[in-house]
Amino acid sequence: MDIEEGGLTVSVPEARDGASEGTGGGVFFNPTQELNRDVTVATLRAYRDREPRAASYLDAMAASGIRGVRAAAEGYRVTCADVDADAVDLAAANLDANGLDGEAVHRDVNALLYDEGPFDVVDLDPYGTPIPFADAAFANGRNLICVTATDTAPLCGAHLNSGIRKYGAVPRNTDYHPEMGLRTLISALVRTAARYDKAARPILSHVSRHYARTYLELESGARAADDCLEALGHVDHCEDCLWREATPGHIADPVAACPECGSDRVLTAGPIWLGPVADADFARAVRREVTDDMGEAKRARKLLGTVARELDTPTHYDQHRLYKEWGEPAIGMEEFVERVRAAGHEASRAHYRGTAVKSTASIPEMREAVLGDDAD
Ligand SMILES: C[S@@+](CC[C@H](N)C(=O)[O-])C[C@H]1O[C@@H](n2cnc3c(N)ncnc32)[C@H](O)[C@@H]1O
Ligand SMILES: [Zn+2]
Repeated sequence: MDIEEGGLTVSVPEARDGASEGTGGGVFFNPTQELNRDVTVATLRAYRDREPRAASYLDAMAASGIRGVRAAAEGYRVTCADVDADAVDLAAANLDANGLDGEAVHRDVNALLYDEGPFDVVDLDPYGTPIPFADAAFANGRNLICVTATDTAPLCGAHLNSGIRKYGAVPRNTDYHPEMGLRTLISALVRTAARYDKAARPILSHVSRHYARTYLELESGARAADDCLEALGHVDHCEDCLWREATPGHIADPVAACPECGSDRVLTAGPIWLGPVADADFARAVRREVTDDMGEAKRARKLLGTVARELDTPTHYDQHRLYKEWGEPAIGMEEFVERVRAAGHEASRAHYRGTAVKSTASIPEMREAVLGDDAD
C-alpha cells in the first residue's frame, strides 16, 4: 500500500489486521514511528547548518527505506542497507519512485560500515537494542550517529540483568524510568565511541512512546573522548522518600543510608550519562525546521519546545508521585513550575511525560514552595 509521509509517497507493507505496526508483507513498517522520522528529517535539516560538510547518510536498517527516502529528499547522499532482500528491493523502488538518487544494498550493516565507511551520518533503527551495531557505527561514522532503542525494559532497569548485559551499566527501576533508560543508552554509546578515541555528545534526545532516540555528534581525539567520559557517573536513589543525587566519576561510592529520611533502601545506578541530553540551541533550530507537510508536526514542535526548555540536570520528578507522597491533591503543571521558580529555584517541565518536572530544588524545598504554610 502507498502512504504519504513528509510530502513523499512511499510503498510499505500492509499492516496485519488490527496491528498498528507490522511486518505484513514481510518487510517491517511502523506507522507510529512517524514522529521519530519527522524529528529525524528536521534534525538533518538543522544539522546541515551546524556541519555543512555532512553529506552522506546511511539508513543502516532501512526496511521499506522510508527514512532514507526522506533523507534523500533533503539532499543527503543516501545508502539504504538491510539484510532482508525484500526490504532492499522495496527501498530501491521507493527511492526510484520518488525520483531520488541513492542506493539500496543487501548487506549486513556491520560489514558494510567497515567495508564502505566512513559515512557522515549513520542512522541505527534496529529491532530492540542498537548495541550490536554500535561499534561499527562509531568506528566508521564521521559526524552524527542517530540511534533508536526500543528495548526500554532493559534500559530502565525493569529487566535488570538484560540491561547489565547489553549496556555494561546497572540501570535502576525508578519513577523516572524513561530518563534512566535514555541516560543508560547514552552512557553505553559514549563508552563505545571512546574505544575509537572519539567523543560522542548528545545534541538532541527524546523518549517517546516505547523508544528512546538520541543524536550524538562526534569529535575525534583521545582528549575529547576523555572529556566526554567525565560526564558519566552514578545516581543514588532513595526508594522511600525519592531523594536522589548524581555523582560524576568512574567509580561509584554508594551511600549506606538516605541523607534525607535515613532509609537504607537506596539504589545506585550507573555508570549513566549525567551531562545534557540535548543542546537547547540545536533543539530550537530543529524545531524551526519542522514543516507543516509533516504528519506529526504539531507533536514534534511541542516535543522539541519542551526539550529545548528542559533543565539539563539529572533526574526528573513525577509531580503526581510527589503529591501522593505529600497526601495532597496535585495542582496544574505550569502552576507547580511557577511556584517552585517563585521560591528562587530553577524548574522546568520535562518531555518524558506530562507530569515530569525538573528542578534544582530538593523534594522538601519543592514541597515548601508549592504547599507553603500547608507544608507542616
Ligand atoms: C525496525 S526495522 C527498520 C525500520 C525503518 N528504519 C523505518 O523507519 O521504518 C529493522 C530492520 O533492520 C534490518 N536488520 C536487522 N539486522 C540487520 C543487520 N545486521 N544489517 C542490516 N539490516 C538489519 C531488518 O531486516 C529490518 O528491516
Ligand atoms: Zn529517603
